[in-house]
Formats: sequence, structure tokens, C-alpha cells
Amino acid sequence: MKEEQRTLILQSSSDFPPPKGVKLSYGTAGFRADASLLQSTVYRVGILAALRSLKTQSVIGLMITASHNKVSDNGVKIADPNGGMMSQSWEPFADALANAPDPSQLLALIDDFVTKECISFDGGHPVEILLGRDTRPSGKSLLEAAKMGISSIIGAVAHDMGVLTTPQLHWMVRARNLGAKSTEYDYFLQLSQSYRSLVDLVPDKNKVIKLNDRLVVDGANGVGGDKLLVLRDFCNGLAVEVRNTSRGQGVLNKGVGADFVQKEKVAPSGFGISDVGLRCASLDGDADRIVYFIVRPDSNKIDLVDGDKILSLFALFIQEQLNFLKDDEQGKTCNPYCPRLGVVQTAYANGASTAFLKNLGLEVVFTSTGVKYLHEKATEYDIGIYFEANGHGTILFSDGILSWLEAKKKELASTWKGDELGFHFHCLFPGSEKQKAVLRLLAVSKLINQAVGDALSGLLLVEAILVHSGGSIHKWNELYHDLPSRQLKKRTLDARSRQTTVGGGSNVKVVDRTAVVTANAETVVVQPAGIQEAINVETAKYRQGRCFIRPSGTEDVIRIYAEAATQEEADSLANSVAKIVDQFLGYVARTIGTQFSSLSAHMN
Ligand SMILES: CC(=O)N[C@H]1[C@@H](OP(=O)(O)O)O[C@H](CO)[C@@H](O)[C@@H]1O
Ligand SMILES: [Mg+2]
Repeated sequence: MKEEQRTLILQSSSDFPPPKGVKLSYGTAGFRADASLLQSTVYRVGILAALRSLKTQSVIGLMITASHNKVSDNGVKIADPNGGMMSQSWEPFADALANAPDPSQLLALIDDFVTKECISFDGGHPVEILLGRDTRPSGKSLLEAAKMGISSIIGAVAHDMGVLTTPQLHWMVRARNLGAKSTEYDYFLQLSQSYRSLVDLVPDKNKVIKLNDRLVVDGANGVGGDKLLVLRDFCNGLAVEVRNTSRGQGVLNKGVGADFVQKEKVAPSGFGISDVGLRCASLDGDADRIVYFIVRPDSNKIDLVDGDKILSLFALFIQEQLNFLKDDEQGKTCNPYCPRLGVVQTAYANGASTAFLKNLGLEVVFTSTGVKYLHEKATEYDIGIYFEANGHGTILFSDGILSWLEAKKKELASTWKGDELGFHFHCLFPGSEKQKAVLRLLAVSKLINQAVGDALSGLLLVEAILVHSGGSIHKWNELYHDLPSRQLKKRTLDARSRQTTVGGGSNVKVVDRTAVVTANAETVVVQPAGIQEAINVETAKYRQGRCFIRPSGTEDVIRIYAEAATQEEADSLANSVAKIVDQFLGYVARTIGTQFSSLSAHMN
């Protein structure tokens, strides 16, 4: 790096001293913490984004959000040139950068890294970063910090794209790097047009307009509801009622949102008895997750139609379209093309969903929690569908299958003469149904976000498939029955609280979550030694018992997940394993207050 560049970094970073006693980690989905701690981190991620742009010679994204976390938190993450999460190989550098104690050590780190990665500052390519933020009040000033970080790399340019959903920013970055249209208007246009194409291809027998069959959506008091209102206008006739937008009185993610609905299994605020039986959905704070639900007549309980069920609906639809095209290929004497369809889940997927998908004959694989792992795995297939139970997921199409579909589209169009003969009910003719299957798959590839899970595009695809299949949310929910499950979280101490506790003269043993190390897609604990055996002994006592623990990547907690034949058994298994966590990790509840999260208040 030139001297001028070094001086600039030294000078500007001195305005952003890191908070004392806090160790930050890039985690499952970027850096997250109380917003008051993040000025320096976001500034440094600005530098990171500019270096990433220099290295990849592409446009990079920087999103300021803490998703479903409380409104006083915030976070920051980077979108790579393909719109996906930042390459994991850069995460250790991100961690080091965020935690460098002073400007000179920060500079030394950057110097080393730039040399190691052979990053050139020769100005041959534009260095551009697209910035987005959710509706959190802290977003504006953090965005300014990001801009300062970016401008401390000579020649780097920040484009403020305003308030966006996380998937919108990822979509824009991908589109920009593909040389495609990439504005927010283009996003809405592409989604709405492909949604309409899918609806136009609905088999005629199902083209019944159901009056009052509206979808009611909880926008988590965040950005997702606001953007859905715009999308609804683009879709022209989409019957969606949006509640809990950011313009109402409610607080972001408080008693609302996909994470709340999925974990607590209750209706969000603003939904009640008048919604019983309706098709409802909930977005999370930055709209990269969606779950559906049906309000039950008893109190505010719901039937949850979660990410696993969305995945199952998508898998059925894609499989149906591929089946239409299968016999065509099987008849070929040379080079028949058999697209590989794969499904990716995490250990949080309900066991009943995995059994259902395997029964369909699908290949199901597991990865660790976090979109970056699922997404990467899904790219190994021609069509890879991935979903977390909490509602984050998408369908990825390989370049290979897209070219095959385009070729097939041409081939079928040249052989199909039905229209000329005056036949319009294509579904009566095998050739035309193939053609429709191709068009449907192509429309899905344009509708569903190819960069990252996207609640808005997911919502449109669910709605289109429900119309296509003539099915209701009730029928969809009956695809299989979830095994009862329970999630608990045990608070651990972040670095700052640990210092306070120990420094305060207390001799209690406290742990941090990194003491728990897992393997096999987080289903087995390898550290501390012996804990897995104890969990196994406990799990074996329960019918259809399954249980695992893992350190959260976004909160200072250890998560416990249990599944069993009845709700009582799932609760009991989760509680017993929580006690095992206490024993092995030397956790002492009274030092940090509440032992269990608010979830336990809902246990019955
Ligand atoms: C059990 C659970 O829902 N975990 C979530 C949560 O991660 P944790 O590492 O469990 O805190 O936030 C991630 C980012 O949104 C999401 O990818 C993940 O699925
Ligand atoms: Mg989110």
C-alpha cells in the first residue's frame, strides 16, 4: 500500500475506536451486537467491503441489519459478487479487523492481509459497494460509519441504496455483477412478472378466483411489510392484506415477526380471533425469512406452516415439473439429461419433514446452521432447494439446467402445433404440458431469489403454487404432521460481562458459548468431553427422541433442540438436556439472572 493510503487509514480509523472488552465475531450472519457497540465495527467492515471489491474486481454489498433481533441491536454483513454471503475464507480476517485494538494494529493487519491476498491498488477496476439498511433507528448513523470506512480506501465508492430488505440488496449486487438491470424497480418488476407468468400457466381446472381468499401478512413492524405493499401494486390483483408495517406503532420484532411466530408458536400481535382459519404469513425484521400459519380458535395458538413445509411444497412442485419432462429424456438414445434435484436442511428441520421428503424419493442432505452453509451445498445440484425450519430458504438453478430449459423451450415450441390448430387447453395434450413445465421452471428461476432466501419472492412462489395446485393452506399443512419439538436457549456470558463478573471478585465458574464444539452438521458435541454421551443416554429414554445442542452464532446463548413423540416428552427431554448443559459447563444461573429464555414461559 502507498504511504498516502496508510496515512488515510490511520487518520480515519482514529475516529472509530473499538469498544473496550468486547470480542466480536462474524458469526452465522455477520457481526451483531447492541447498536451502541457497533460504530467501529461497521466502519471497519466498510474497509473490508472495499478490500473485497478490490480483490474480486466486482461490486460488493454491505447490509446493516440485525434481522429478527431486538430493535436496539444492529449488525453488518457483506454480500459477495454473486450476491451470496461473504466467502468464509475471509471471516478470520473480518474477526481480526473488528477486534484490532488501535489504528496502528489495524493498519498492520490490513497491510499483511493485502500482501497475502495479492490485493492490487492499481486503480484498474472501479471499487463499488452497494449499501443497504433495515428500518432500525441506529441504521442511519451506522451507515455513515460504513461510508467512512469505504472512503478510507482510495478510489472506493459507496452507493447508498436506502432502506431495503436484506434479500433486495443481495439481489442487486448479483444483478449488477451480471450486467443485468439492478434497481429496486427492476427487482419488483422481475418478481411480479415471473409471478404472473406462473399464474398464467395454472391448469385451467384450478383457475377459480376464490373471493375472500386473501393472505394476511405480518411485516414484523419492519421493512418487509413496507416493501410488500409496493410489490402488491406491481402484482396487480394479489389479494394480500399487510399488517405490522414499519409505519405503525409497534416495535420492530416485538411480539411479531417470523422468528417470534416460529419459535413461540403463537399468533403475532395484531392477529386474533377474527383471523381464525385464514391463510396468514409472517416475515422477519429484514424479510429474508417467512413462515405461514393458521390462527386456531383457542387463545392465540397457531398451526405453524414453517420453512420445512414451504420447502416440501416447493419440492413437490419442482418434482412435478421435472416429471413432466422425464419421459422425453428417457426416450432418448443418446445423452439423456437427468437433472439432479437436491434438498438441503439443517438439524433443526423437523424429523417428519425429512421423512416426507425422503419418501418422495428426494436426495436430502444436512449442513450446519446458517445460510452460508446451506446455500453452498445447494449449488452442488442442478436444482438445489434449501430451507431452514425458521423460514429462510430458496431454490437455486445451475447454469446447466437453465441452458437445458432454454433449449427445451425452443425445441418444444418448434414441435408444438396445437395453437395453430386452435387448441388452447394445453393440459389436454402431453406435448403442451411439457412446454408448460419448462416455462414454469424458468419462471420459478426468475421469481425466486438466486442470491439468498427472500421472504417476498418466497411468498409469491407459495401463492402461485397454491393456485396451481388448487390447494388451501389447510391441505398444505396436512402434507405431514410435525413431530412435537421444543427449543430452549441458555444464556452464556459475552466477553464484557465475563470480565465484569470475574473482575468483581466473584469466584463462580462461568462459560462462554465457544466452549461447545460440534461436528456432523452440529448433531454431535465433541467438546466438552462426555457431554454427548450424557445427551445420548437422556435421548434414548424418549420415544422418537432426538436432541442436540449448539452455540448460537448470533446470540450469546447455547441452543437446545429436542423432538419426541409427544409435546410433554419433547419438553421434558429439552429440560433434562438443559440440566446436563449446566452440569458440564459449570453454568451458575444466579450470576446472570434468568436461566431460560422467555420460551420457557410458554412451555406447557
Ligand atoms: C435456530 C435458529 O433459528 N437459528 C438461526 C439463527 O442462528 P443462530 O446461530 O442459531 O443464532 O440466526 C441465523 C441468521 O438469521 C439463522 O440462519 C439461524 O437459522
Ligand atoms: Mg433475517
